[in-house]
Amino acid sequence: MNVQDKRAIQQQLASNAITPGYMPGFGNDHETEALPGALPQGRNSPQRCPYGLYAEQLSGTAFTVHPPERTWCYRIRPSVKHSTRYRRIDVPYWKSAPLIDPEVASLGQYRWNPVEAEAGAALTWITGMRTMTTAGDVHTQVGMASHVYLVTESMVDDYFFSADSEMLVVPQQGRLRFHTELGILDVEPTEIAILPRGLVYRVELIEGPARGFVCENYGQKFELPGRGPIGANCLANPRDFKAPVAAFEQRDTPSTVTVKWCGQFHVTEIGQSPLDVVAWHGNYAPYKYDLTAYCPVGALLFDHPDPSIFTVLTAPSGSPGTANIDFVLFRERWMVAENTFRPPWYHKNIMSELMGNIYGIYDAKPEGFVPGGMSLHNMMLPHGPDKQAFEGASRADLKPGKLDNTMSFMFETRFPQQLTPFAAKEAPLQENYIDVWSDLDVHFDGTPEGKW
Ligand SMILES: O=C(O)Cc1cc(O)ccc1O
Ligand SMILES: [Fe+2]
Repeated sequence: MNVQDKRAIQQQLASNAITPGYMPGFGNDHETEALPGALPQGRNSPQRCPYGLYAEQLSGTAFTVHPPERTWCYRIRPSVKHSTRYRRIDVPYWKSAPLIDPEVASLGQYRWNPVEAEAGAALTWITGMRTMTTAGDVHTQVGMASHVYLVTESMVDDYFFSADSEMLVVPQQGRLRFHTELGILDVEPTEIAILPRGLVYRVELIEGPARGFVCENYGQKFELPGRGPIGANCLANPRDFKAPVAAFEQRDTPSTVTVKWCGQFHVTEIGQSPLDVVAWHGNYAPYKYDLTAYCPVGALLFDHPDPSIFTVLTAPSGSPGTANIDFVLFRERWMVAENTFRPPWYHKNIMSELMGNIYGIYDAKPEGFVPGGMSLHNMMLPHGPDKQAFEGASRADLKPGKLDNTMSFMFETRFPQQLTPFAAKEAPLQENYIDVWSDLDVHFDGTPEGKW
């Protein structure tokens, strides 16, 4: 080993002040090592791995799926050494499907003000998770849950993984650092993070309090949508997705790992940090993406296309074209359509639409759908612009105009979304939300022009 390599090792072992590094590309086969030469070359399982590391495969798809998604980890101890017997624990606000509470009506148009942490509450990524809706069935790996997270405290010597789900994280306030087995991801508002099923991590609060939204995907992984006639570019481009470089913790302190498994939570005590992967290669990894890199494509002459045109990521359901979840982004863009009602039209949708506001004003709801707030328009329930949006857009001078300072999103699923008791009874529900449509005027007066 040369002097430079030795120095690199010492630096890695000593470094606590971390600047995360990233590798570009969606779904790429990455390879990365935190210590030089830690990654075996030419084979996955040499008789003895460099540095005396253990080789371990993390499979994110069945072995026989094509193309398979898996990552080879080279770690100080194998994961199995990280687990003693599991003990069930209660995490009362983190719910899973199926959850149908007879006292909760999920049929309805719903809107919430931002969920806030109680003053002085100490909330971690686990205890601060507030489930709003669940859909499908976690046991059969279909459907999803939507959550708001409220984080006021870092996880210290506590780690977590979800065997149930891939987690799509959409920050709205504050900054979080995800220390994962495969490296470190820093995320803040306008960015998203995706944490694959089975990956161990802890969440550190960098700037708080932190709030955001999570889509917990029980089904097949998120992928980039086919762009069809749009061609090879625009929407979310693969190179803008970033996976972390390897980074490991060597810390022999009593720690816990909490596991979400079939909707239940279990904890196990261990004597060290489980984030001890020194090198890895593969295509099953966490990643982040900056939503401001999203290149919207839209109507250049007239009419308002379906919002599928704004899909960032889609999680297939097995029925082609009908997603388990579409993650859809409504961001800044120019509106140029002529003789067109430019905001979303009135509609009923077989898919269920859960929306959240990251910042700014959403064109269909100029008031009431505020940053940090959410709305739910469930399967086949009519909705559309409120009175102010309808009247304004019906009379607007249709010069090209920019929708500026706006970023909202939608978790759209083929499954009806059931409200949790928290969403129905504790979260700041806007009781009179449906009144936004109640005084829409009748413009019909029997004449072709109508009455305005
Ligand atoms: O309901 C919503 O605001 C989301 C939405 C936006 C749009 O442009 C078209 C359809 C749709 O459901
Ligand atoms: Fe809609």
